Amino acid sequence: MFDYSTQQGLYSAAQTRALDRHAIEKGGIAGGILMARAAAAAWELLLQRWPEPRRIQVVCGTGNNGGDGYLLADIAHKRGFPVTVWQVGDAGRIAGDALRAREQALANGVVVAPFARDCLAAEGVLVDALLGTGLGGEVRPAQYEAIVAMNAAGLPLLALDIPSGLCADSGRVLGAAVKADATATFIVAKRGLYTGAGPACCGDIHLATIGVPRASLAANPAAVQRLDLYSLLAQWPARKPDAHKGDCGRVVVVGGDDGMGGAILLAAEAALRCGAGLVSAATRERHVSALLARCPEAMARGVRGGQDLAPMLAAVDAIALGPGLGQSSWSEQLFQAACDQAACDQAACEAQDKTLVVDADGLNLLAGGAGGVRFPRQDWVLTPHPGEAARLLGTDTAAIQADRFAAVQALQARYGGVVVLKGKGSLICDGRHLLLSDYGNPGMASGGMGDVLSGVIAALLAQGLAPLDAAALGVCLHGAAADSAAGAGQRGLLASDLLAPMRELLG
Ligand SMILES: NC(=O)C1=CN([C@@H]2O[C@H](COP(=O)(O)OP(=O)(O)OC[C@H]3O[C@@H](n4cnc5c(N)ncnc54)[C@H](OP(=O)(O)O)[C@@H]3O)[C@@H](O)[C@H]2O)[C@@H](O)CC1
Ligand SMILES: [K+]
Repeated sequence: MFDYSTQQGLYSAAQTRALDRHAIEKGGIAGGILMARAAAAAWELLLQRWPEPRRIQVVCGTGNNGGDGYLLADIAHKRGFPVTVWQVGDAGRIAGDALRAREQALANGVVVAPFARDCLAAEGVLVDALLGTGLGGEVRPAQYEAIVAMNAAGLPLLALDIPSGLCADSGRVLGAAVKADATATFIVAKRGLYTGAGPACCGDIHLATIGVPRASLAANPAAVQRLDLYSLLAQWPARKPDAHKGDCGRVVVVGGDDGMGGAILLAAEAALRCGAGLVSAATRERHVSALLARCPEAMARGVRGGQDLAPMLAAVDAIALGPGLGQSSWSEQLFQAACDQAACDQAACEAQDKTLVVDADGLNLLAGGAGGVRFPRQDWVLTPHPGEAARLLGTDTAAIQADRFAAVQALQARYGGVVVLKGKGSLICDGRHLLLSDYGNPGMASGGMGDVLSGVIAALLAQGLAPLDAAALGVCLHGAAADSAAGAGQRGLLASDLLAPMRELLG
């Protein structure tokens, strides 16, 4: 198994509060000092990004996020920039460090005025210090109005800690959220910044750790890890010099019903390009010649049903089940035969005997109860997108996207194995680890991307990686290859464009 403890930790709001408390109570750093450091770090980022702002407008709430804003305004004012603080909410509610920050700014001559409709001037840089990790529930009308106004101002926008209105835990928009160009997040990265609506709201994310003691971090370990492709690759030993194809694993890709021959081809080619020793495709007879013409390194066989498939699965390491599989009776037979053939028990799975990667119509058949396949089981990697995840959990896509972390955990608890919830900020869960990959881009919204991912994960499984590692590395590799290929443009990016960069990344 890879060691995930070195990956960047992502924190919930409650964990962040616990960390703050630890730093203040045990680390001896006063809350006001942390706030001053947060403001200084954000100011530095603002100047790096927008070196000559003609004006700075800071929209402050009544909590400590607002306190960060007051101190940033104070710094900007001292440096001679024209600054206005727009106060949202009743200033009488401001207390503690935030109140001291406000008093300091006022004493130094910062202009502070109540936020009002149309108050924002159309120049300079806007700083969002309205709501941070203390946001609870849907935003109230006054804050909603301020968020809408900030987004409508058309100004460069820097969010402090988290774009206001974004849920730090889930990445869900709580009614309305600021759409920032950049976010300066403090102490630790919050998990909601990297999945769901988070990336679209945050712009570029900059983490300022503001000197929180290591002991505070050690005492509050993160429950989610953000994956770094290169550190995973560094943990995967190089091939031995005398490797032969039998050492590199056998993959069978199963699918390609009528009209979907391309899906099975893409999965087979991806498995070959990611290093599987031998790849076979079990598909409709009519797709065989086209598949072999495009990819002669694959073996392809026409199968009429489960009885033809079973012998092909006898001596394989990984089965990618689902690319273009369809939902016909032929599809159901193949689905059942593959599920029956894979080793079902925990011990065999740990010995990496045979693992299934179930995607697309494989997941739809599973959700529909096809073949009476029983679960939970440990020998599969399920790779649903939010729509498939909704079918698997008997809910709708909006409910999945509202809390992707909860959704991936619920899927894993119900179905077992490893679950990959695809989408912006893909999540990977095996019941013990919760991992996030934020590689990838909107160019991936095109047909065939999922088929390629199935082939990639199957190839990594066949080469001996544990299911969690194969899923984690596969998802990162797939997204990073898409980022590399999108250098030529996101629109028109094809799934097959990922094959060459994936191979280069694998080295
Ligand atoms: N602690 C530290 O050491 C450090 C903390 N730091 C900073 O503090 C931030 C956390 O501060 P926090 O905990 O004060 O919460 P915060 O995000 O300002 O929100 C509270 C405000 O929101 C309001 N509000 C709540 N729900 C609402 C809703 N649904 N709709 C509308 N309003 C709602 C709530 O109003 P109330 O309900 O009280 O009327 C209250 O006014 C953190 O993100 C970071 O920026 C840094 O300086 C580093 C050191
Ligand atoms: K904010």
